Amino acid sequence: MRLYNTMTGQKEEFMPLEPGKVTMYVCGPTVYNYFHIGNARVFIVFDVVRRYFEYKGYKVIYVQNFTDIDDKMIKRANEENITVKELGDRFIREYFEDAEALGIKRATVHPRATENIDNIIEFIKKLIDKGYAYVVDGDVYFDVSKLDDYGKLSHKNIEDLISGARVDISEKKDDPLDFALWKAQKEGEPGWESPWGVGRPGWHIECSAMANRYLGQTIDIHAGGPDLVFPHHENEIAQSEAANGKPFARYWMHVGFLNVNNEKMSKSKNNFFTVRELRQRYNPELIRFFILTSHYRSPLNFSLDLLDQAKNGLERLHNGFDNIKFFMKKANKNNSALTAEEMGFIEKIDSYKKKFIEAMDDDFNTADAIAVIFELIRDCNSFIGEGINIQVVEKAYDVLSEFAGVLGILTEKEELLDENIVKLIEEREKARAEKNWALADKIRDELKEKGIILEDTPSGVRWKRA
Ligand SMILES: Nc1ncnc2c1ncn2[C@@H]1O[C@H](COP(=O)(O)OP(=O)(O)OP(=O)(O)O)[C@@H](O)[C@H]1O
Ligand SMILES: [Zn+2]
Repeated sequence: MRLYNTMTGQKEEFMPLEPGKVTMYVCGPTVYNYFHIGNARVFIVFDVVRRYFEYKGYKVIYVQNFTDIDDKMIKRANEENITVKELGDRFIREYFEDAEALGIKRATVHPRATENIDNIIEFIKKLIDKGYAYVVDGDVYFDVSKLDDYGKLSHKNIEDLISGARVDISEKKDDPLDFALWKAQKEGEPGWESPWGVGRPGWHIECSAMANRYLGQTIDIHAGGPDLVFPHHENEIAQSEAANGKPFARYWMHVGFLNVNNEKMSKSKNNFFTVRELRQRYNPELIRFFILTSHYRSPLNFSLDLLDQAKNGLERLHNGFDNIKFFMKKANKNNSALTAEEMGFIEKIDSYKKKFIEAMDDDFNTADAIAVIFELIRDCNSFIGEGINIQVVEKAYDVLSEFAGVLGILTEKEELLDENIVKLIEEREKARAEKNWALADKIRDELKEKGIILEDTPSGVRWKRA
């Protein structure tokens, strides 16, 4: 398997620290609002990365944090007249509701910053003890000048960074590049006891401390959105490598921006669609499918029109898959030998499986993987029909189910067609064979009422859901 590593700027062969096991840390949402579809891109893409590793037989330990204390949290809680904790509790609940609808599996651990304060304080102490951090009036800052490889992830050089850095006048740091590990409490802010007085953690330190706690000093994959490369991930590397003296993450993965009119979708620009509001008009599976139809590192333009345009494709996949399920019931089960064509078709299915795996092995190319599913469905639609050997249909069904499981799509209709409906379809076909058109039509109408639409094709009857 090869994946693109932001650190080296190249696709590299994936080699986990421990054979058979993958440790992953993904920077999760700041829980002051519903998440938007730009944020969703991160959660969906790395959910697929995780599913694919699992499909390949790896044991994956997946950590996605909740940032539940920062300026935005405090501001919103004050506006709503609730505590920061209440705000966090609420939007963590909302996160899980939307994530579940999008088919995003729960992480192995979803740690909250505020539930790791002791662990964060320990981490900061270690940095101070080792001379990488200093205290000023209850704030603690990381001393970037102590590192000679700062900027290595974002490929920035220190001089450029210094000239570009802006310093907030409330900060008392020695150097513009230094960043806060601990912030002394201000009026109207929540705070926790620490050796430096009451305060709260900075943003970057929470991820270093939680990755360390749940995954160890060196992790396999660290991931997030593109805006996190600098400064967030750069600072995480500084903290973790200074504290532990070991490489922090072996691979850094970043999704491309999800844009609206070529501009980053962002809460601050007010050009965002939350998943919650999109769910009122669209099936969440369509959102997931839309995101996965492009390569995760490419910029992806979003509009409602584009989402609408993706509908047809997803529907085609559903109908194709449903037909295969239908023919599982109708296939030839008398254990007869496969015909030469049937054997050929089984080989073809295997070749599609190979192509799917090749696409996913090549830096998780879900766009190509989905194209393979379209080809497979198209071929199945024309090959699989009445009287085909059950082994062929089962093979198609199994391979498609594997693909669907990796991408987390086509899963909501997993149940096979209701027995009653299958019976009705069979009765109608019998009626047609006996030229009893009145009965055949009556059954067709009855099925329509149940939401099943029949279509008579040369290779037999097909059905789809209305
Ligand atoms: N438009 C976008 N495209 C891709 N990823 C994004 C986009 N916006 C945010 N992300 C990512 O979503 C994840 C969740 O981050 P978080 O909740 O902190 O959002 P955020 O960066 O505050 O969003 P916003 O910029 O809208 O305020 C992060 O990994 C972040 O990089
Ligand atoms: Zn982080």
